[in-house]
Amino acid sequence: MDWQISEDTVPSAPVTEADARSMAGRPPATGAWRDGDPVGDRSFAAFGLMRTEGGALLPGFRLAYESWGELNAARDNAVLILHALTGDSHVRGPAGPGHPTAGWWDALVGPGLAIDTDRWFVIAPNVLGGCQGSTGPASIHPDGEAWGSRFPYLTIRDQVAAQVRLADALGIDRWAAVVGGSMGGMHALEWAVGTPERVERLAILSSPPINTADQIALNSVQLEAIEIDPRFAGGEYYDAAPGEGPHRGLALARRMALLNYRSPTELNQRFQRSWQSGVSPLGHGGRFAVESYLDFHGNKFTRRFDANTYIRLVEAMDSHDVGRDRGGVEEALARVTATTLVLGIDSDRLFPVDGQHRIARSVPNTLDGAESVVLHSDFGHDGFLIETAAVAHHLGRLFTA
Ligand SMILES: CC(=O)SCCNC(=O)CCNC(=O)[C@H](O)C(C)(C)COP(=O)(O)OP(=O)(O)OC[C@H]1O[C@@H](n2cnc3c(N)ncnc32)[C@H](O)[C@@H]1OP(=O)(O)O
Ligand SMILES: N[C@@H](CCO)C(=O)O
Repeated sequence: MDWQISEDTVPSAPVTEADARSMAGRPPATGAWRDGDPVGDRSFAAFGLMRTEGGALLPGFRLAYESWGELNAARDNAVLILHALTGDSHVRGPAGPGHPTAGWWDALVGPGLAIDTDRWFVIAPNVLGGCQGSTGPASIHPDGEAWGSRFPYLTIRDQVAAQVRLADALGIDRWAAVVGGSMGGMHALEWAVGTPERVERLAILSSPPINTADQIALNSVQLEAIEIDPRFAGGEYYDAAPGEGPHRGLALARRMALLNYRSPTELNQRFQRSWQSGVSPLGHGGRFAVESYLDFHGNKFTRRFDANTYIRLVEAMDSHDVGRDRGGVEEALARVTATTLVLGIDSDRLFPVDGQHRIARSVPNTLDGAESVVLHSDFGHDGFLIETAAVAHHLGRLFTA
């Protein structure tokens, strides 16, 4: 086997008083999980050389992952859950040391839940290029400095290739199910198209078969927001003092992104034209409440994410075209043999349901024929994270199929 969970991949020192984060009481230059931070519920698997689709060489990499339940003797109850752009391996469990956020699918994965960990052995890796334990731009290059902007361009297929090595290392030849939302759905689709024999069931939630020109355009302005922040410094900001990383650019990118994660209906109903803290924004120095909300989420994001990582992951999403070098989207989707759930949200303005219908039309064995399930929700794209009862219902159908 070409991997080991070795001492040099398991951080040994707990976070201390001297940690920059607590010392300054301000966010450090990057919101990445770093060696020396509490490990939390993560495990790590380390791998040797990887050549990317673009021809770059990674001398080695590691994937952080979490797991729940037990792999059975037949090794046929393993379920792979793949996170969205800014998610991580922490599908379930509280926020706490090592985990900046609570489990993003706490309501769906666990004993007796839709993905029942009394029955299934669930694995959730942080993506290659990520910043929550897997190797990415904030990781240390063999020369002892952060990779920074030197970290190679990755495609969705590169990231799946890394996950395939994890599956091989864990001795999982075939997943009982591969489940992904948003960017995770891109990975899940690549698994099912690239290695159909390894995927028995497939769930694609709020995810498209290709990233369209519209989606690339929306992404491009976010990347520009980061890159024009003077503190981005061409991606070499890891030595900056706490609080002096490219937080402003990253927060602005997050604010832009959030607009596509939510719907006009939700924002209009929730915030209306109300003023934050009762101070008028009509020439009196106040802000509309919705501006404060976006500001809050932008700033919060910088405490758990890394700017270079954001760029590499968005680029990977832009690479997504399941039909590339495979005769086109429809021909590629026809390769899928898994029993498949395709689900979208009617108010999703990031990945509109057209994309999910296109998947459903060409995947041979879907639960609902040539149409995607379309959930009604005012929460837009984030509905796949928020509408847990409805998503649980449909995942339940897949897991009993
Ligand atoms: C697979 C993955 O995607 S994992 C990543 C999960 N996604 C994210 O983290 C994206 C960012 N988060 C979100 O979009 C949401 O928190 C979701 C989707 C996870 C859940 O949505 P909701 O529960 O509706 O959270 P919502 O968007 O309302 O945000 C609530 C926060 O906004 C704050 N807030 C609400 N109104 C305002 C306002 N006017 N001014 C400032 N802050 C505000 C609340 O105080 C609350 O703060 P908290 O996070 O410290 O509790
Ligand atoms: N809220 C999700 C949206 C992207 O799917 C995230 O931040 O990852």
